[in-house]
Amino acid sequence: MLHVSTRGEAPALSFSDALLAGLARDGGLYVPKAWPTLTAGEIAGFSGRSYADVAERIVGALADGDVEGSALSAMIAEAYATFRHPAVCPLNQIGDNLFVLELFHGPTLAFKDVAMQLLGRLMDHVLKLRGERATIVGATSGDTGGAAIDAFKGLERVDVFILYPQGRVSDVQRRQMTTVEADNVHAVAVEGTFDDCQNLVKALFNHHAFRDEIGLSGVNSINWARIAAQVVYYFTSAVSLGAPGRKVSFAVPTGNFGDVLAGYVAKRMGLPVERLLIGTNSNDILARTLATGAYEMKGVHATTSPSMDIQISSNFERLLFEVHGRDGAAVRRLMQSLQQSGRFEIAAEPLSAIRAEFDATGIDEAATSAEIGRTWREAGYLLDPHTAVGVAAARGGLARDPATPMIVLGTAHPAKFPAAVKAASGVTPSLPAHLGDLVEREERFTLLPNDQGAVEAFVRAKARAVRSAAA
Ligand SMILES: Cc1ncc(COP(=O)(O)O)c(C=O)c1O
Ligand SMILES: N[C@@H](CCOP(=O)(O)O)C(=O)O
Repeated sequence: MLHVSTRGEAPALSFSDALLAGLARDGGLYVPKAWPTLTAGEIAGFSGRSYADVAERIVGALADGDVEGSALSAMIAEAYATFRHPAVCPLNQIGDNLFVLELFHGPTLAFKDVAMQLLGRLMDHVLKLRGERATIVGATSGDTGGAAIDAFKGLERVDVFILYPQGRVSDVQRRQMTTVEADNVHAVAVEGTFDDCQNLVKALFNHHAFRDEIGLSGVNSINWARIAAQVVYYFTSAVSLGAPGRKVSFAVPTGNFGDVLAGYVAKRMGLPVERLLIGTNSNDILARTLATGAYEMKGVHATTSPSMDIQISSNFERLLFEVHGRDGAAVRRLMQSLQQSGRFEIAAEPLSAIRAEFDATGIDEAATSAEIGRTWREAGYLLDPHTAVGVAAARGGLARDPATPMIVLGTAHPAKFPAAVKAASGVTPSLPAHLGDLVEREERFTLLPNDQGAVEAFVRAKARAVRSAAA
């Protein structure tokens, strides 16, 4: 199956080509030309199957034969063997019809591991088959960077550069990026916000000469394969609560809109989902957009859920493409307006199509902290601040529809954010044993200005150094 760009002006690509391309050459994001669908019988058949089995079916349907079946099975088995829980992504009940889907049992304690452990293996596999190398440049507000570094460290065919906003990630998140000893990994602190880092990455992709020279690839959720891998846990969790015979709703702490978009994709593939709830922190651009129809940037605030301190919510573009009837020209107009004036307006029809599937709630800092305290007192369950945003949004959804089970995506382990968790609950969460000595490990990083030329010069120099050392 081919993949098309949301801006309609880039060549259509296979799954493997889209995997290596990252961002489309017209600045858009790749999506499959058509959504594969599963029958209710097939979905029911997932009951009692392992996470890896379901992943084989879902990722297999999305890759549509482009990755050889036995190789895909082996990569999936290896990727999910790195998780510390036998269920990979277990469900935990914390209230009446209220569940947390724990996505943080992977190596770096964040939901990013679920996709990234597979992405690393997929990219390595495709590059080996083609005899090619790639240079990955990614942006992180805290979790993507650590997960990517863990998944790609030591791979011979890939150099990885992760841009993070200096001083705006938690200590644990920073150390997970800066203490890994591998020559192909480079942690880069940027003097700016996450949006600046993400803009730099997109600018590098849009500089075609540079992109081709270094074989640029991406690991952010602009890369379609990231979303494809995240669709799986919507199926496993819904089926464990009775789908397809029973509908469920999902509440998703949201920043770059990748995780909640994966829920939308699951629904398009046939999973009976009632509502998708977007929970934002005080960087509430998506909640304002759903309320007013105007996507309007107002400046980013630092919060206790730093991974969601985002204003340019990249994957929203994929949803805009769908609700505009897959009209690339319409998406281009909206994105041009965003670039020129920091805002765009969604017309009545596409807006009502969005509202037909999604609700959105902004949860401020006080409510986030109150939710951590409440869930600890009432359920004896410790939430990280991002998941707490999701739980607080979920309670609103349950008040409107108490009969439908609500699954909150638990996106990070509380020990990644000990200060906020302790302040809210009085409990200091501890890191799992494999990260017990994280604070003693030596840090290595490079500080760069928020400047495309400086980043390109650094990447060019380091990527070449690694290549010539490997040659
Ligand atoms: C812990 C955590 N929760 C939620 C999010 C938001 O996810 P998304 O950017 O896919 O909306 C992120 C960052 O992506 C995160 O790291
Ligand atoms: N919250 C993310 C930001 C990047 O999002 P991505 O899903 O597009 O990689 C992070 O923690 O880095």
